[in-house]
Amino acid sequence: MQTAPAPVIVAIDGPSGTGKSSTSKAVAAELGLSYLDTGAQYRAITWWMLSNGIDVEDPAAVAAAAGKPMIVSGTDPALPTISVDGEDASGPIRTQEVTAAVSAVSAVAEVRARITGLQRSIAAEAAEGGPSAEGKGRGIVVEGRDIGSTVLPDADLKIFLTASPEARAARRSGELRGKEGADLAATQAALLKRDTADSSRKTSPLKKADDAVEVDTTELTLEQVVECVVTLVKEKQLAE
Ligand SMILES: Nc1ncnc2c1ncn2[C@@H]1O[C@H](COP(=O)(O)OP(=O)(O)OP(=O)(O)O)[C@@H](O)[C@H]1O
Ligand SMILES: Nc1ccn([C@H]2C[C@H](O)[C@@H](COP(=O)(O)O)O2)c(=O)n1
Repeated sequence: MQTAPAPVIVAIDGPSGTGKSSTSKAVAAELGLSYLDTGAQYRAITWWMLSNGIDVEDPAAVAAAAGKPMIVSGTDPALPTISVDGEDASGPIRTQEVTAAVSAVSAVAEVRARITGLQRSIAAEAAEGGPSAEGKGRGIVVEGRDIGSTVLPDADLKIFLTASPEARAARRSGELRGKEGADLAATQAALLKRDTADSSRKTSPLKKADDAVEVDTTELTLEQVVECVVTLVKEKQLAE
């Protein structure tokens, strides 16, 4: 009789626009795993700060408010959700205003401690088949900037996605076409600025874990990246 593979925890990190969300969702859907977008959680707390008149450039004010909003993430890769104090935040967290403020908010140690705790409990539930685990105990794909290096250092598989700034800007501009922020040069400058802020902060910066597998997606289609990651997960499961 065939036994079900042991739950697997996959960490996918990398700079903006390298394909973390698209890849993670597709891998989780194909393997029947849960999916967690940790960037959405940092965006959600940033949106709450902006909506509640907190000065996001004042780390002490952000730190004092970090424990207040209740953030809930739905982990079904077919329909990931994010709410703040019971309100659907999936639209507002993608505005330019939130994108411009999220690096400052996510650099505050109290914010990171709060969100990291949330991420660890969601990952543990997904691996144990707890009540909120849509992946029914098979495991989870968690994507972000510091998942392999800090949040889940014991993840079964760590992937670090990269791509050239030009490829990343072209992907983002294609997404934003006709909307505010669609200019290619401006898009590239904005994402490099965010990468610099995210990799240079003191607490838990954007970083490749020593034991992560680096995948340069510049010349790869999304389907090729997904196939590569799915193969790596299956190899891990077979080796267990
Ligand atoms: N290998 C690829 N080839 C071409 N386009 C891609 C590839 N991977 C992702 N994309 C596209 O690039 C855009 C950005 O992808 P995605 O949102 O998954 O990146 P991300 O790393 O999660 O970004 P961020 O960190 O800013 O949230 C999307 O429009 C997506 O469809
Ligand atoms: N693990 C994470 C995930 C995200 N962030 C911060 C830094 C990003 O600029 C921002 C938004 O993430 P995105 O939606 O672009 O993936 O959130 C982080 O610090 N740590």
